[in-house]
Amino acid sequence: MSLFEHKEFDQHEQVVFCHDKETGLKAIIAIHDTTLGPSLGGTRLWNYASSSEALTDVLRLSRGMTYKSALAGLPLGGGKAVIIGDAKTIKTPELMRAYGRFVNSLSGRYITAEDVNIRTSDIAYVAEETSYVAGTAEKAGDPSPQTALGTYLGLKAAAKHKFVNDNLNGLKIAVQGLGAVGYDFAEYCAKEGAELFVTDINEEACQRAAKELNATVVGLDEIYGLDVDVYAPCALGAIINDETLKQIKAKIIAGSANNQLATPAHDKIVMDMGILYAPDYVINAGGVIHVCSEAANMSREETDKRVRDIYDTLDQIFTRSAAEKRPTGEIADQMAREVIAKAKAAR
Ligand SMILES: NC(=O)c1ccc[n+]([C@@H]2O[C@H](COP(=O)([O-])OP(=O)(O)OC[C@H]3O[C@@H](n4cnc5c(N)ncnc54)[C@H](O)[C@@H]3O)[C@@H](O)[C@H]2O)c1
Repeated sequence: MSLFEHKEFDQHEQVVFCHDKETGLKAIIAIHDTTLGPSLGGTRLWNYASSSEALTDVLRLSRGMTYKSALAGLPLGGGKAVIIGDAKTIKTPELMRAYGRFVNSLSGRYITAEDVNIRTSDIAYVAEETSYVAGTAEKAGDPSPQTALGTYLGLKAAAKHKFVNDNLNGLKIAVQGLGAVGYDFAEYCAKEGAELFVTDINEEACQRAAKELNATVVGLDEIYGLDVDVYAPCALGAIINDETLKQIKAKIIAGSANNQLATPAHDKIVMDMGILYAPDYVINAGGVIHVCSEAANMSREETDKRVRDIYDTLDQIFTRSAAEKRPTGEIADQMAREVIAKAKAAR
């Protein structure tokens, strides 16, 4: 397994392979870039088929965190960690504490938080061994409300570019996923007069949206092909793919889900179809901004401002994408690299 030649290596500053014999912990911590501040990113627990698969994932995700924090204007770099194993069997307090000791050994170059299969209760064991944790239940708490607000504001920026203005009144919006983020996002849109079409595997959430938000509930696979203005993916990743794009009629794709593009090539395919795509890591940055408020001691006012800035950042991305005729995701990545380069030059 090569590292420096790895296709996702992309100038990572540090990659740490962690092994603890007693607990069976196998983890990789990847620190992509600390130009803007200490690296921050969640820890994912996943049953990877091989350690190379885990390495590919952690490298890709940590670079993503560098770009996300840079465009969110945060004093943070990008990092991520993966623990390899089956969440049902390997997760013990001892394993999480052993992992916490590895995080601590990096002396703050990497700050961890929750991610897939790692809950605040698991992070509490990590926090027994290190102070380099964020997003704990006692401090910042649930980031979802800020993610929902940022996603709503991001959609308004997209509406400004694609339609007459940024008012959502009268727009038809298909919301996929009514969880912690999706429901609040749908509520913001409904309050502004949008007509909602919703789906979720959780029937109760659908019924609640029908009752409280006057939403029309549709089937799980029906959500893509609706004759709507906006498709808002707030559940699954890789949802912008060849199959869904055959069905999507919406002119805007703007939602909170992570890793929406099935492949990087779908960025351009979407643009060529005349659909305006709000890059996922820009529109859903409310969560990391919220977590940063804890890690970087940001005031409430500053945190709120950064979430509201998501509108302006997307506005710039859409303007530049139209002027340069380049996909929005590509523009976002470039803008993030420019933020870092500027900070490096100012050192
Ligand atoms: N919570 C945050 O602050 C945050 C921040 C950034 C990104 N995100 C991303 O936003 C998305 C939603 O996050 P969340 O915190 O609301 O998660 P959540 O688990 O609370 O909600 C996800 C919802 O999607 C539903 N769902 C699952 N499979 C579905 C399917 N096939 N079709 C329709 N609905 C389905 C679930 O039933 C659930 O209601 C995720 O992709 C997450 O990674 C969340």
